Amino acid sequence: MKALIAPSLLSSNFAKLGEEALSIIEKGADWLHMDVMDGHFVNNLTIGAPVIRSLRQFIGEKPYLDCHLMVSDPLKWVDDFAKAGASMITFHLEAVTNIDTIINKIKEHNIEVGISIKPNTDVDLLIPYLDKIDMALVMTVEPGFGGQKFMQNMMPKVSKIRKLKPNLNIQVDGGLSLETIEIAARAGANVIVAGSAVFKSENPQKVISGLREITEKFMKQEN
Ligand SMILES: O=C(CO)[C@@H](O)[C@H](O)COP(=O)(O)O
Repeated sequence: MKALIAPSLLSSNFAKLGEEALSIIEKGADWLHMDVMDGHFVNNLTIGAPVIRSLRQFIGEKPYLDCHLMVSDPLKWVDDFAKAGASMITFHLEAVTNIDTIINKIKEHNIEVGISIKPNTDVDLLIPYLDKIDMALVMTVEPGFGGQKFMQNMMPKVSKIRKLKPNLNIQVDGGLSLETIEIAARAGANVIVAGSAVFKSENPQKVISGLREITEKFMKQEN
C-alpha cells in the first residue's frame, strides 16, 4: 500500500483541463480525481464520459484516472466511463441496491472498483463489500462541491475500515489540506483527494509533497 495523492480536477480550470491534468502530474500527483456529478444524486452538474475520453486522449494511457461517480444510476454509466478510459470507477453505496452487479460490471472491464459513502451513511453497510473492492472512499464533506470544511467526525469510519483491512486503499475526499491531513492520515487514510488546497495554492507542488509526507509518516507508524 502506498500514499497516493489525487488532486481533484473539479478545482482546476475546465477550459484548460488537459493542460491542468498534465501540469499537476508534473507537480507530483499520483492520480487524477475526476468528480462526475449528475445534478440528481448531488446538487451539481459536472462532466460525463465524453470529457473523460477527450482527457484520456490528451494525457495518454499512463495517468491514473480515478473517476468518482456521484450519480443516481451508476450501472447505466459504467460501460461509457470504462470505454472512455477510466482507471477506476467509484460509485456511491447510497445510489444503488444491486451492489454486486455493479462491482462485477466494473471488474469486467479490467479496471479497479471503489465504493463511496456519504457522511450520513453507516460504515457498517460498506463492510460486507470490502473484500470485493480495490478502494473504500469515505466522504469528509457532503458531496457536491469543492471548498467545504473537512468533517473530522468521519474519522472513526476510516479507522474502522483500516482495522479490518490493513492493506486496502482508503480514500478521503473533502476539505483535505496541509492543516487537516494529519487527522486523516492518523485515522488510516492513504489515498488523499484534495481540490482547492492544491489548485488554489501558489505552490501546488509543495502542497502535494506535504500531503504525501504526512500521509507516509502515519502509515509507517501503523506498521
Ligand atoms: O467530491 C468532491 C465534492 O463532492 C470533492 O472531490 C471535492 O472536489 C474536493 O474538493 P476540496 O474539498 O478538496 O476543495
